Amino acid sequence: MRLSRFFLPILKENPKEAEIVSHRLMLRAGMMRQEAAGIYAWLPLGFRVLKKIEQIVREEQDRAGALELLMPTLQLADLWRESGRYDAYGPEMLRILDRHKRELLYGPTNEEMITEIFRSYVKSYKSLPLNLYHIQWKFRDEQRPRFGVMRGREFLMKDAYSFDLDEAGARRSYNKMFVAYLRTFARMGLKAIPMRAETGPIGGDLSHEFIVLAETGESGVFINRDVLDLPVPGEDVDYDGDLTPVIKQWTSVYAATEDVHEAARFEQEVPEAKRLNTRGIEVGQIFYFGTKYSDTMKAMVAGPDGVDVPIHGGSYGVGVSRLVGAIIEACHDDAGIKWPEAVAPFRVAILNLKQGDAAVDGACEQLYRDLSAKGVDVLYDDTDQRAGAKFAAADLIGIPWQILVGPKGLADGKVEVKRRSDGSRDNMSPADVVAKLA
Ligand SMILES: Nc1ncnc2c1ncn2[C@@H]1O[C@H](COS(=O)(=O)NC(=O)[C@@H](N)CS)[C@@H](O)[C@H]1O
Repeated sequence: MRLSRFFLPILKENPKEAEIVSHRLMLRAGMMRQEAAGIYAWLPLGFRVLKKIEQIVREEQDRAGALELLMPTLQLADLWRESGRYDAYGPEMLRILDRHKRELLYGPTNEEMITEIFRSYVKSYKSLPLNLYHIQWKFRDEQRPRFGVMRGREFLMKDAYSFDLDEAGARRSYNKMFVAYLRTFARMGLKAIPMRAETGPIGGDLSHEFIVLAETGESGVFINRDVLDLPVPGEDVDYDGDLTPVIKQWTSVYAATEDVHEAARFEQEVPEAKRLNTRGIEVGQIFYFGTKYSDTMKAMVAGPDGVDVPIHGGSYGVGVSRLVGAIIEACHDDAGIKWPEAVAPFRVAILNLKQGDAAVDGACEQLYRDLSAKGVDVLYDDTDQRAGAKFAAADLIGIPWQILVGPKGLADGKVEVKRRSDGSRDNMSPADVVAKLA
């Protein structure tokens, strides 16, 4: 992509409404624009990151055996009356009347709808286990939307729903999602810690929140630091095997959100030097809620003995749009964002430090062609800004690799390669750069 032809409205100043660094940097880096309280337009740079995060989530859901579909954002109010959540959900629910005065709502979550889909087709335990998921926009009329995409009103969520014959089966489904979440967040360069949590409006009695440690996080957390060094299962993990050893390993080290924290146990179990009380960002939450929805909505299957029983369910959410902010909170410095390569909007930025100089222009065009030909996502800053402005922009938007092309270096057949994450620099020939980064 040539920057001269891209759409990247970088802001010079820090927007005053931004209270936390991710909100500030997303606005300054031209990644998004607020259209209404808690409602954002995703501009090209931000949208590229959102899609990369979405794709990692999708790949790990698929690896765990979940099946992707897409449910609508609008739902019938009557569906929620069946489960009894229509009134219980409260003012966070955006209720809508259509032209025929039919009562609809903008879905804050989809337990009711997926249960309706399931019960319409599945009648036998032989079709189980089943895990259906989608990646869809949600609306929650948060009383105080804030911190940019961290607490939005319209936000992108991956929500998966599992169906099993009994609790034992549902726990196996739960464990698969637990492992899939460990892998998902690790692939984004995050340490997301699974913590016991309250179940709230979703219901049930078993839930874990996956929390990324960050000073600006809304959740207070108490952990044994050892949990930060536990191994994440590899991509060869056997989802049809016994996952309980992994679950046990990750749940036997103390990690709890403040609303389920047990101070006495914490002091007793965790050596002083390993105790960490900080804050964190909830990037995902998983729930086992048994027959909460299948009872009220009559989602039954015939068991092995032929008798109809309500299925045991669970739901599993990831805050896809929240993750864009969470990753910035975890990966930034004073100059701007430091994208982990797996989610970066572009992998390489080529900075032409003397636009109009034939040798420099030529070398940049050649690098742009060679890297693009090898499938590398390149942003070529071919604008006529001063070099200093180009350095600042590249650092702000956080592209992992910068290739600085200037007349002096070129005279020696060299260009400078800067790694954004640690600031390290290296001089090498353009050919070596292509070999290194392709
Ligand atoms: N207002 C919000 N803005 C941005 N992300 C949010 C918001 N509310 C929730 N999320 C994200 O969505 C994830 C799942 O939301 S949830 O309420 O915990 N779970 C559910 O809704 C379940 N139905 C999961 S299928 C959260 O872990 C969080 O990362």
